Amino acid sequence: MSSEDAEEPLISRHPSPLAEHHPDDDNDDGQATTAAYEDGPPSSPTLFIYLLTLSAGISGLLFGYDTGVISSTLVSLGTSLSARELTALDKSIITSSTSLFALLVSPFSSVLADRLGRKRVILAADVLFAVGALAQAGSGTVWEMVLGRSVVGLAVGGASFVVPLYIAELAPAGFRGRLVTMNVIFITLGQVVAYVVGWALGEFGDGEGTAWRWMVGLGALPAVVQAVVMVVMPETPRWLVMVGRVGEARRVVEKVLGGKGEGREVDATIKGIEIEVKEEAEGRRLRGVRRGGRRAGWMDSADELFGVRRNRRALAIACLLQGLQQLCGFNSLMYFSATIFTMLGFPIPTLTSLVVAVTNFAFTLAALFLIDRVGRRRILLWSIPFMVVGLLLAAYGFSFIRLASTDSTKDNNTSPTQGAAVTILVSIMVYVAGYAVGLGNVPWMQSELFALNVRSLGSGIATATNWGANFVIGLTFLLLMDALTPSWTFVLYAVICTAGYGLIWRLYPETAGLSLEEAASLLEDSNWGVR
Ligand SMILES: O[C@H]1[C@H](O)[C@@H](O)[C@H](O)[C@@H](O)[C@H]1O
Repeated sequence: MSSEDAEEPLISRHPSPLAEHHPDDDNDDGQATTAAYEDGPPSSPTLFIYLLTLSAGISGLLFGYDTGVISSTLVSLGTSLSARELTALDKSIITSSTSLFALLVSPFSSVLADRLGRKRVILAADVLFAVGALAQAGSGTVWEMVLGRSVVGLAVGGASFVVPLYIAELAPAGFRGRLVTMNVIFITLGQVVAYVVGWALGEFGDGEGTAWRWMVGLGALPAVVQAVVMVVMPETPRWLVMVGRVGEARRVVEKVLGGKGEGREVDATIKGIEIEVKEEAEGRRLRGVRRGGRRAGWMDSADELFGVRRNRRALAIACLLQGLQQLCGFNSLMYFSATIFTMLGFPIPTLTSLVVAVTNFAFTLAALFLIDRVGRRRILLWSIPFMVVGLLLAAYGFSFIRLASTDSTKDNNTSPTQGAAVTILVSIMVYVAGYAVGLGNVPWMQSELFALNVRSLGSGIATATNWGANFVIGLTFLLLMDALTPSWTFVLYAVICTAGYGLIWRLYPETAGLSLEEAASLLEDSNWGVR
């Protein structure tokens, strides 16, 4: 869900200071600064912006639906696939194939978005979402299911990169942060919808073992709706300027400004975009000249990312946050909560597991209001302790229960006590709430850490870290539950959260309320700007 410019202001009502900006004002990396866009009071987004966000947000909804639906699907599959019970490894591969393919496609997303435009990539993702959903619905073997999940992974990987880019390139500067958080809200809402559908179809479905086909197949529906809406939506002005279609870019800017855009304001905005696009090209050319006339490629970006101290630090922080967002174990619950609550003996596990998705959604909404006020660093340092407490309490609860194997082919007699099961449920809610207000959101604000000339590569690597860690968690959770016991698995996640807390405390400076330049210069400090 990151993007090279996810925080890059392009449609601003106050772009004029950049009109005076000259490439020579750039720092020695040829890097243009964009703080000038941050000035001025934020104006309210127009209806058009809301509509754009909504239409693009359906991708978030799909992302959430496809990652959330696996929880109920796994407990409904029975012997439908390959005519046998699923092993823990089958379930792990079915689940994690989506993140693996999202990881594989992520390096290509930015290239495709620049070549084809943001809109076409979103449309292509819709086609893949629909094809993947139908392929899953029609699957008869474990490997056919894995194939369908992998196709959906390609869609999730592409959409999660391009949609925030699309939103950011159309959003007024003062609202960018909130609109990027909106995308996470759509994701978590999609997960709630998936859980509700999973529960409803499991409970009231035809009972002939086909409910899961509807669960996964329904993912095709929003994809079709979005494709239809996107056809009439515009490209972003920034991409249009990049490919020389300035006239069209003007018309989009006029629409974004809601008809209020006087010619002068539209002119200034287009001029600002043109200057920025030119500066980027100039920066690339200069870096090429410095390197003996070669055109600067991603290797040069890599040189700058790893060679310049503050860029290296930005990357370290972005990867730390993204890695921690996944390695803290949250998605183990998102993917396997119905499996866990089945083992705990809850009568309707898909209904019980709804608390995970609903708590996540509700506290993500709270984060929307809190993040800019409290600050990124502070919200993380306040929320992670709740996660640790929740995990340790859950581990304690699990220690009273002799749990069955997560492997459906083995003997599955559990002996849960009601008190322990309720303790686990409550502690999971505390953990999920802590996750949603902090780690679930803050890592996606990654692009504000990076200087413009390394933002694309830096955000790409951080996003790949997210998918890589997500894959590891999806693949290993059930196997760890069996190998280590549930208690020790949850203790392991608590240890990871604690270590992450220490690293954030030591390395992640507060960037809320700072301009991009001030945030970047903090990272030059020998204390990483945290003191
Ligand atoms: O920010 C999102 C959100 O927290 C989702 O609930 C989670 O499933 C994703 O992995 C994460 O990236």
